[in-house]
Amino acid sequence: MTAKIFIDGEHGTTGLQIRERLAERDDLTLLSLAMEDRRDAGKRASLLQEADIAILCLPDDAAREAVSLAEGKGTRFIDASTAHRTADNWVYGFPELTSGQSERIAAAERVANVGCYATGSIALLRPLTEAGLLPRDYPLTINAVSGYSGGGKQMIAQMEDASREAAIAANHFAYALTLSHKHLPEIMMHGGITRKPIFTPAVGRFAQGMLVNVPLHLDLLGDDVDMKRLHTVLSDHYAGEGGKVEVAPFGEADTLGRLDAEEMTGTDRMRLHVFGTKGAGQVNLVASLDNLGKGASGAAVQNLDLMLRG
Ligand SMILES: NC(=O)C1=CN([C@@H]2O[C@H](COP(=O)(O)OP(=O)(O)OC[C@H]3O[C@@H](n4cnc5c(N)ncnc54)[C@H](OP(=O)(O)O)[C@@H]3O)[C@@H](O)[C@H]2O)C=CC1
Ligand SMILES: CC(=O)N[C@@H](CCC(=O)OP(=O)(O)O)C(=O)O
Repeated sequence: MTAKIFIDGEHGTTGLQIRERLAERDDLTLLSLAMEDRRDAGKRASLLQEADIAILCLPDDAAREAVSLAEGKGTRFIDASTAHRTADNWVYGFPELTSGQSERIAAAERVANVGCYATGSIALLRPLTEAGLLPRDYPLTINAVSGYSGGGKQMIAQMEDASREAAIAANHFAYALTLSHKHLPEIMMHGGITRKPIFTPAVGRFAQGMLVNVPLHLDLLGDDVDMKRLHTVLSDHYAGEGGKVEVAPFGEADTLGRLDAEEMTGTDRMRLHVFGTKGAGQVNLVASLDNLGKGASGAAVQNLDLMLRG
């Protein structure tokens, strides 16, 4: 028997990309609603209850509603929204997070998919806090740029259709200027840090791709922590089989010159870089990913595959 999957929000940006990734699979039956029925709570409830696994690609409130619509029916969930990422009874959907996380996802009833910026930030921070190299109260800054699809259907239209009243003309703009962003709670909780980072995201005029920068002063880390050690800890953490995170070779900064924010676009993988000059006392850790790949839809499919196995 094939597993029944319902993507609630299948006509949106994230949902559509998940549907495309699952379209050719013969181990799944995709339950589907017509575009015009996408907000019909009765029809959604019926498919949410019928599904073995429901993948929620909805705004936070609609994601919470979807869970309640299938209450007591045994449906397992993957929620791509922010609604449950720090909730006690949800497993955080980052298989490479720490030892045993893949197994926890595989066995879970409810999995919260990771936020796109959070994926890059936590991938860089968690191995270092876990290894005791990065003090949990380090005064972090996180600087990032995302492709505009990160803002969903609305921002895609604003960036691509200049005739709209709310069209965005800028080629690159900073936002979250009040220094509050919905990903900060999950970054702190799952990154293992206690001091709220100063997070400065931006959007560029490209559809998909993302760079997340975490610059560090080495003299604020432990005595014997240098660039090479940070690289080794990250490489060891992601060396396991089956993960979607890779660490670029040490010293790549010497030859690279520039890093393209679309480096990983079209993939479901994430690449981590350790940049700096040997002996200079500063490093810049950078995560490079597709906001809709490892940052959303690719990650949801990775979690789905684990849950189907569990
Ligand atoms: N875009 C990205 O890079 C990422 C997005 N996410 C998260 O995934 C979720 C979906 O985002 P995204 O795909 O970008 O958003 P979109 O706006 O592109 O798609 C959302 C979809 O949900 C539908 N929807 C909205 N409200 C309801 C409702 N009450 N009941 C049923 N359907 C509804 C929308 O329909 P309608 O067309 O009528 O509005 C639309 O089809 C969000 O929580 C987002 O934060 C997570 C990681 C990355
Ligand atoms: C460019 C842009 O607007 N990005 C979105 C985050 C997109 C995303 O992935 O958010 P979730 O994973 O939490 O749903 C934002 O900053 O709110």
